[in-house]
Amino acid sequence: TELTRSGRIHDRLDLPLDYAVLGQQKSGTSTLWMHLKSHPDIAWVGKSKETLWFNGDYARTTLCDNDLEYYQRTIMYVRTVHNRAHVLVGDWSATHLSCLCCPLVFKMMNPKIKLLVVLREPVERALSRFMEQKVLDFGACHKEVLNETFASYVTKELQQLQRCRKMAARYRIASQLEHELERTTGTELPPSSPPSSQMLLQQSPKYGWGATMDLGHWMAAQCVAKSNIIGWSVYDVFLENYLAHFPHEQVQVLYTDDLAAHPLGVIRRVEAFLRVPPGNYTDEKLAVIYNSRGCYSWQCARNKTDVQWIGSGAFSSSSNNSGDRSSSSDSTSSGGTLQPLKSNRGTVSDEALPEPDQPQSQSQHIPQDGPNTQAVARLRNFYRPHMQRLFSWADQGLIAPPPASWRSRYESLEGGATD
Ligand SMILES: Nc1ncnc2c1ncn2[C@@H]1O[C@H](COP(=O)(O)OS(=O)(=O)O)[C@@H](OP(=O)(O)O)[C@H]1O
Repeated sequence: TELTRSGRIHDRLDLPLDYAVLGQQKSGTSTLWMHLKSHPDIAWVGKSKETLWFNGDYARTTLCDNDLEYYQRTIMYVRTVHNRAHVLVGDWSATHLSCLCCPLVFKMMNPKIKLLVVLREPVERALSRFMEQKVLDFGACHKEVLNETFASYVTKELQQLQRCRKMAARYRIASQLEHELERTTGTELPPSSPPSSQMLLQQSPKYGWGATMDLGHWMAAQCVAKSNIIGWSVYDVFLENYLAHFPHEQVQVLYTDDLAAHPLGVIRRVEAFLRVPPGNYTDEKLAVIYNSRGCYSWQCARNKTDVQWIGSGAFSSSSNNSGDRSSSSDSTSSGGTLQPLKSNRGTVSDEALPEPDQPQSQSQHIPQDGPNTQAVARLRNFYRPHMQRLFSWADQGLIAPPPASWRSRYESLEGGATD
């Protein structure tokens, strides 16, 4: 029996999940996990980093009704191994941010759950996933990108997204009502004036799956949820879904740029958010990056100075893509040997990945040519209105302020809305 931080006395091991790191995929969650798993009060469900329990990487249906008894037993097992009821147990599946039904899953599991999201510059994230899927022959999107250049893939995928969203727009509630009125009254209504983009920008997040989301918004959200490489960088849609279900105080947004520049600062923010005391991290450990390009495994370690950063900024300025990232600390794993949480969907796991600590060939290269520069410019235009919604939520105090460089890149109104 012990006194928990919330002041309740209990000796229960059958408590629900305390926190979830939702993703986004390719945003540095492996590095954050490797750092934080040394903290004595922080634990995670499953043997390795991700359970992929409610959503796999791509093109599979979500599994929001996946078996809970096994999941809860695994959490209980983690608490038993740690031998302390108050250890915080979290799920680190970077696929859950894009899982449309997952906010409800987590809310039903634990309405007080704490949610963490790591966001990376959207074009960089898309490039990173594209490059990874090119070389991982078991990757969920490998076949999709195998014979594509980045530029040809962007062209194809943006067309597909546009087509998908056009279809979805027919199903927005407003148009449904108008259609119904026209049908029943036999009169043609003047076209209603759509809300201005300024009005849309100032709106708080409101569309939540299973609650306030109408069919049209659901279909539009599926368009990006089904597009793992390009669509999963449309952060506002996924974040809105979570913010519609949870008070913003329960959602902590972090940024890869900050993790790169000030890893200890980001870790302290996570500790404060989870309400655990500060852990000990060494500068040496904090200078290690995991799961970077050519070193694809959640536990594959490289020193920061050896990482070839993918920077979309490289396409518009000089070809120096080492970035302006600086360093800073972590310690050893305290994970022990947890029982594996078996995934029933055959998604990527460390078992399927190359041996950790064995960087693979670094031969992938992104030519800084015209087509790639154009593809990056088109992607920025595509993401711009979505990024502006993030800025607006940051201005409303709902999420942490994004990096200044994102504002200068995406704040201007050039390019306009895409849907
Ligand atoms: N600290 C820090 N700063 C900047 N960037 C970082 C950092 N840590 C990881 N990374 C980059 O994030 C990419 C891996 O992300 P994830 O670990 O979330 O990938 S995964 O979703 O688990 O597959 C991977 O990107 P690419 O190198 O472009 O593949 C990592 O290099």
